[in-house]
Amino acid sequence: MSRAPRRIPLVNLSHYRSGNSEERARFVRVFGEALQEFGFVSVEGHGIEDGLIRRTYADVEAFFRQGDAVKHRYHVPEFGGQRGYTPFGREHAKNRTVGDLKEFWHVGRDLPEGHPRRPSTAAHNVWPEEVPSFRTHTLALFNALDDAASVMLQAIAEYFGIARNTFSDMAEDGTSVLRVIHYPPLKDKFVPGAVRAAEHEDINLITLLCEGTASGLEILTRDGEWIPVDTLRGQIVVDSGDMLSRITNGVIPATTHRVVNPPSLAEDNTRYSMPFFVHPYPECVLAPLPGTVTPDKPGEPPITADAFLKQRLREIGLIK
Ligand SMILES: O=C(O)CCC(=O)C(=O)O
Ligand SMILES: [Fe+2]
Repeated sequence: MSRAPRRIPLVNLSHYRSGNSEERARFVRVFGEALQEFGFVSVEGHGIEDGLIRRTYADVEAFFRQGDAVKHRYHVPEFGGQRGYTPFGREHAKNRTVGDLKEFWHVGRDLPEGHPRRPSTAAHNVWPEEVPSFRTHTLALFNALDDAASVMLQAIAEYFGIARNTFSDMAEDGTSVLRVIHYPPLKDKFVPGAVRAAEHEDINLITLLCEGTASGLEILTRDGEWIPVDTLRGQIVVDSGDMLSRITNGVIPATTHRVVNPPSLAEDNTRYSMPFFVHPYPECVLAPLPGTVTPDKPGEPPITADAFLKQRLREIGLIK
């Protein structure tokens, strides 16, 4: 029996952005097939400046180095973890009760009051005064990832042969969030039975993962085998989430992934990563694309992105 390759495909986004029609068509095919087969794909030529990623990581590290008393000042429980700081061990994967061995911070999109796509929740960004450049850098990275994501969503729509703006319109002014994660050394922090990020599927349309600062990310292939995914410098790892899977009636899967603990708990092995979760606007209806529906596979009933998100945030312990 043939086994799936142990490496996810690599594509170059500049071939889609500025290539000739042949290069664009090839990108659409390889990118779409990679998502369909693995739910994961590596992307280079994404246009996100390396220096911006470095500057953001420097600020993220400076923030997480602060003591718990400082960090907890930025935890706002009524924002349901959608903005600011979420303490160590708070989030757990769906169907698990033990929290993940991580702490994180969310930067979101703050739309002006009265904007038709503004969510009904009052959550808004908060900023750590201890790291003055955190705001500028994380917002610049948010915007750069948002632009790249929009282009990738256009390529996915082309793969399905539908209007190119179908998915990018859903994400325009959507509730996307940049999550900056700190996985501390496990010497003093280890909780038996817990892992850095327990196996899960992402909730959203697609996720763009800037390279992590250490290994540990793994995906579950269709053959039921866990394979490591390296997020190399200059590459962004893209994966598809449950919302895209729902809209494509399972054609593009939301692949299970996890972040494993380092081999030795004694070493000083910190890890940072920065996933950007691309979400639709709250009232966007998630319904299966007509071309993917068959009598045996009618698809899931339509649901708004907001209702779907709230259901999942409850399941992972971020809202009650
Ligand atoms: O830290 C990573 O590399 C992945 C994190 C992740 O899968 C998530 O936060 O959903
Ligand atoms: Fe994830």
